[in-house]
Amino acid sequence: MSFTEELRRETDHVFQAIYEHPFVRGIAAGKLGGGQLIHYVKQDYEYLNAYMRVYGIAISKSARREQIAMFQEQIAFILHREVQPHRCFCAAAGVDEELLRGHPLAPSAHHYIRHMLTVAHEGTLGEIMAALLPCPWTYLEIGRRLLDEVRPDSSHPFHEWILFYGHEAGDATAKFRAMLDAWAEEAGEAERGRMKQHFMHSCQLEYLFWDMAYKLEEWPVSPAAAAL
Ligand SMILES: Cc1ncc(CN)c(N)n1
Repeated sequence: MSFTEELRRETDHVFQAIYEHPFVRGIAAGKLGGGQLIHYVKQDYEYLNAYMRVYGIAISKSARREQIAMFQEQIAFILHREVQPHRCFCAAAGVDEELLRGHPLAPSAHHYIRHMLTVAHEGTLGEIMAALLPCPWTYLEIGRRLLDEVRPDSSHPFHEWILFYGHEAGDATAKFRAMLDAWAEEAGEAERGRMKQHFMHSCQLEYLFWDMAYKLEEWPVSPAAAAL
């Protein structure tokens, strides 16, 4: 069994919980509140900005050109392609996407971003890959399973979102997995242990991110209270 197969097997319960999360069920049913969609897009815009910064740090730790090229391609993918799923949610919520940029992070988005940045600054390239992999992998599985379960046509409000992740997250997942498996072959026991920890932590944070959007999570004490 490869290292990433092992990771996938040990986090199966988290992948399953994500698929059963009410936000993902809402995508399947085509029923989510406008506020939930807007909260998701506001937070995800900032999340993806941070994700690209982590790629930048990964590039600074890359010894080989193929690694640099892979990270650079993934940055281009986020900038030019991954705007589509946000547009799909914004269309369903009836809001202009540009109004959803530059908002403060909610606690769970903050937690997830800090986790990735800490690993990026302190870890090896293998550890960074392990912390990043649940992002494309969990969405690929959500997309593929929804394609199968819902078989959405163009009348489904989240048809484009499902198609996008069902098809387009496959490439990044396959490349990340190949790179991580190769890295794990060379890594020692202690580093493999840290890689596993980071992967599991990111899977849990993927769940929390959905939960944050579904529950419209905010900081417990409103920042506006300080101004009163
Ligand atoms: C939080 C989160 N995780 C994953 C993805 C898919 N790239 C995303 N857009 N946002």
